[in-house]
Amino acid sequence: MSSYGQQFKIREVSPIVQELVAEGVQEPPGQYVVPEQDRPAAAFSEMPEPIPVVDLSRLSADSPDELAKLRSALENWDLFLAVGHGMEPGFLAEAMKVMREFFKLPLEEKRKYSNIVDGKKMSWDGYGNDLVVVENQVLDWNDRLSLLVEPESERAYALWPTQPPSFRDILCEYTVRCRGVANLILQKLAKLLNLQEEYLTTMLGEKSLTQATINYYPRCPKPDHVLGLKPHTDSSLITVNFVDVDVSGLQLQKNGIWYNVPIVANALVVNMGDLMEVVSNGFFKSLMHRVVTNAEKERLSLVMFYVLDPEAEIELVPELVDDKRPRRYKNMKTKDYLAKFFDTYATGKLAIDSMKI
Ligand SMILES: O=C(O)CCC(=O)C(=O)O
Ligand SMILES: [Fe+2]
Repeated sequence: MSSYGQQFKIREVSPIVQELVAEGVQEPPGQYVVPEQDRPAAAFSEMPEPIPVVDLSRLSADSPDELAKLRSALENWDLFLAVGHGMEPGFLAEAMKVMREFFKLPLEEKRKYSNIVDGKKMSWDGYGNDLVVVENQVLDWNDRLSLLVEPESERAYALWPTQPPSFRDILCEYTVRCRGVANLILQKLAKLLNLQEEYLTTMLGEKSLTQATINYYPRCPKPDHVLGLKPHTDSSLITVNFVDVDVSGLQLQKNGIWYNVPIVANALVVNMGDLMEVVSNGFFKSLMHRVVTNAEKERLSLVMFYVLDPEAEIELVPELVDDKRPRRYKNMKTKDYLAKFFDTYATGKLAIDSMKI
């Protein structure tokens, strides 16, 4: 088995949340109920200042103001909103429509693409939901379809839906266009680190893994008792997320406070992941975030995780280590980190903590 198709042992297969909702549950089943102190209702606050919206077309033309905005966004929030990315609103709306149609298919159809292998293991790729790894795990109110899109040679097409018919084409097009966006962002991040512009794009080479995940959060009759996704950081260098225009849900944590990430129409939400924190020796921080649900509307997000080559070591940039700023993270192979991520996510712990020196 190639290291791209990693599989992980699971305890049990959790129910598809969309089915629970279709059956008309009024109370989320116990497995989904978050302990009182971690519930979302007590939490969210107004942002003390807006999150910078960075215009990528200006960034690409080397605007110093735009670069300063990017720097400030990452220093304060570990995330920014990106406009001027060149993907037309019509294209993005079409992509979301097609992705949403997949979730509207009958369960038997979607199950053809299940991420469960032999009832005991789960692969990153495929349709399913939260992975049950430990006893008494609190489950996410979320179903998802996750597919490796790069390297192209590693795609498991058997798990790519054939319905709706335009699914494949649109995901392929989104992959190419989003890769262009990611490369531009990585060039400018390298600049902020005083590295050559191509440093990070070279690091994210041909063998690097890109995972597309379409998250589907059904309505929840008791949104204050569950989480769409529990608090986590991403197992990526960077994550590029396109969210529903009219349903909020993504929240970020800063200094112990949860804030709603605002929605800006047709903007991409870009955040730093664990691998970027490690590679940059902590100059950039991996974003702590979670997703809340609501009683009225389902929500969809289309997320691209830019990960490194699974077989390669996660290489901390030597130029970012010196006497004043010693090395903060241990060496680890990307695939070992990913295996760790899988286990720790389920328990609400952070994989990156095990790499800190
Ligand atoms: O749904 C969202 O907006 C965020 C999704 C997310 O954090 C993830 O898939 O890791
Ligand atoms: Fe995430």
